Amino acid sequence: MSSASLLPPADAQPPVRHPDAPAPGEPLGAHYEHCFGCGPGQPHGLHLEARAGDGVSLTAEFTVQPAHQGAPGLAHGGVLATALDETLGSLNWLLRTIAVTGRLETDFVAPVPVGTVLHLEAEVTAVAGRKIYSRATGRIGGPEGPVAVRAEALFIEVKVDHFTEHGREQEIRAAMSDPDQIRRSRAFEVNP
Ligand SMILES: CCCCCCCCCCCCCCCC(=O)SCCNC(=O)CCNC(=O)[C@H](O)C(C)(C)COP(=O)(O)OP(=O)(O)OC[C@H]1O[C@@H](n2cnc3c(N)ncnc32)[C@H](O)[C@@H]1OP(=O)(O)O
Repeated sequence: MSSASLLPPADAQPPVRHPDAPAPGEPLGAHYEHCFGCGPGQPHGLHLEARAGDGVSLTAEFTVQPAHQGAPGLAHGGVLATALDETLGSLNWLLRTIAVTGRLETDFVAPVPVGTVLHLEAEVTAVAGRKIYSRATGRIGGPEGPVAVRAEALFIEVKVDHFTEHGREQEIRAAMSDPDQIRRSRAFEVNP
């Protein structure tokens, strides 16, 4: 059961898919090359690949690697929470909103062995001002397999200043001089 702060308030609205959001089935790509969740430039990262779904929903896959172990042969719970966080965060592409995780509540339902493909699906359930409510599940053994993990989250919309003010200067400078990063950031309607 989720905590009270993850229940949308009475004046919350259904989410609205942005007209320029990627079409259902289209890959979303990485939002930042060095992101631990989705970046291709992170050797031990999750390399999570998400595709747009209908409405404000998506699917994603993540293959558990030996570098992601907690117990022998089993995925670390924090890594599984990262996969859920990344999947939920990717939903904001479909809203064209920049947002960060404020709260993430995770249920670990079944152990996930190394080598497993975690099939994730996520949707935004409601939006109230800057607050975006969402939920996700991760299944094993196939997209219709048993649920191994699930999460509910609250993301908070932020301005690009959130990153430029708080991020370490060398990475911010590199990101701002990388045309690919600028292109990806524009997908969020960010003008760094
Ligand atoms: C060159 C650069 C390119 C950049 C290109 C960017 C690309 C896009 C990258 C995206 C990346 C995603 C990656 C994966 C997702 C992460 O992992 S994001 C990283 C993890 N998250 C963080 O680091 C966030 C850290 N926290 C914070 O910075 C601040 O607490 C926050 C979340 C921005 C909120 O602070 P704030 O803006 O001052 O907002 P605040 O007024 O406190 O709260 C607003 C509302 O939210 C509620 N709220 C806030 N926090 C919570 C909470 N924890 N629980 C419950 N309610 C809460 C408040 O109660 C308030 O509610 P109302 O009063 O409006 O009803």
